[in-house]
Amino acid sequence: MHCISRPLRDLVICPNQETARQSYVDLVSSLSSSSMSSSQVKPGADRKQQEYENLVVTSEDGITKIMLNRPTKKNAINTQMYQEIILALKAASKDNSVLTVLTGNGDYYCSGNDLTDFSGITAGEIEEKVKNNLDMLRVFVNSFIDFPKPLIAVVNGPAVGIAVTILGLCDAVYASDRATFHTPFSHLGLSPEGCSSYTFPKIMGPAKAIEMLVFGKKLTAEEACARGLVTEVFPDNTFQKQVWARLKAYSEFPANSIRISKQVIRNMEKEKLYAVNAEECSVLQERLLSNECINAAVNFLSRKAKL
Ligand SMILES: CCCCC/C=C/CC(=O)SCCNC(=O)CCNC(=O)[C@H](O)C(C)(C)COP(=O)(O)OP(=O)(O)OC[C@H]1O[C@@H](n2cnc3c(N)ncnc32)[C@H](O)[C@@H]1OP(=O)(O)O
Repeated sequence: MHCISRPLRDLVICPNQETARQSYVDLVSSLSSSSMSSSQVKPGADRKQQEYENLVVTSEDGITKIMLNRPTKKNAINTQMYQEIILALKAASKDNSVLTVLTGNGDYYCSGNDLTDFSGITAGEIEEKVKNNLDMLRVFVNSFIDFPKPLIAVVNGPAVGIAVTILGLCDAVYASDRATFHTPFSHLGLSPEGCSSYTFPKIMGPAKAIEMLVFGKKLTAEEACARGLVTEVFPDNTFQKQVWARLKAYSEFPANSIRISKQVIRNMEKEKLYAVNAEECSVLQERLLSNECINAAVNFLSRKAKL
């Protein structure tokens, strides 16, 4: 037999209008209290977070903030930081927060992949190291594709390489007017990653995407906003205040509705994005072993070149 809850049953069969109204109120409040326990947070109730070596992760007022924390290296992402971001996203996907924010500590948002990652290994070890790193990169990018609630980038300063491409998988990008957006892949003998070979042409059209991803044009925050990569630009001196006030207001929206709406918009593309990610990683694996890329890394390490 089909079973309906008592308030709903009363609502359906009750002849008395007053009782029906009361039953409706009971039903709504029983639903809202169960959704509160699974996906909303009481302000200030969820500050404790796991310790990471390269990240500072905090949760407050329904927002989990994942802050890249290698400011003396311009927040370059090394192997350990990739793994920590994967873990932090996994934890944030299950916590009580409504929104998750990625940002950087210091004057940079992030200078991209750590170019010293391949130093100190022998020629015999390089192929295996590259393969392992690319397996990790695929998991890293998939954790953005799979992230179930709104993921917002608060771009506090310049962003380079993978820190830029991954923005195409974020749900909103707020940038300081001091931020710049640079994907110097050809300069480094590399190729696009983070699903940017698919998301960037969709966001800005193929010609503008190629200007960034192939010819390495560095964009100002205003230019990135005009191309649709950035949602909104704020003056640097009021950036933090304005953005966090905005996010706090958004975090008060009904959590389930926000999460479900994000999923309705994003889920349709998931299979395509997994395939794009796998293809980009396979191409990048070859690129990382190329002389063009090895020479660029050697030049950076020997201080002969920076961007
Ligand atoms: C996981 C598998 C592989 C995935 C491969 C994907 C790659 C995609 C990418 O991300 S490509 C982009 C790579 N990034 C760069 O090319 C940036 C390199 N850095 C620079 O050009 C400059 O450092 C700068 C323009 C970002 C900043 O210049 P500035 O003069 O302001 O500061 P410094 O150069 O003195 O930097 C301070 C210290 O930070 C170190 N550092 C900066 N970026 C990186 C980096 N990407 N990797 C490693 N280290 C970086 C820099 O070396 C300085 O360190 P030091 O004080 O010890 O000398």
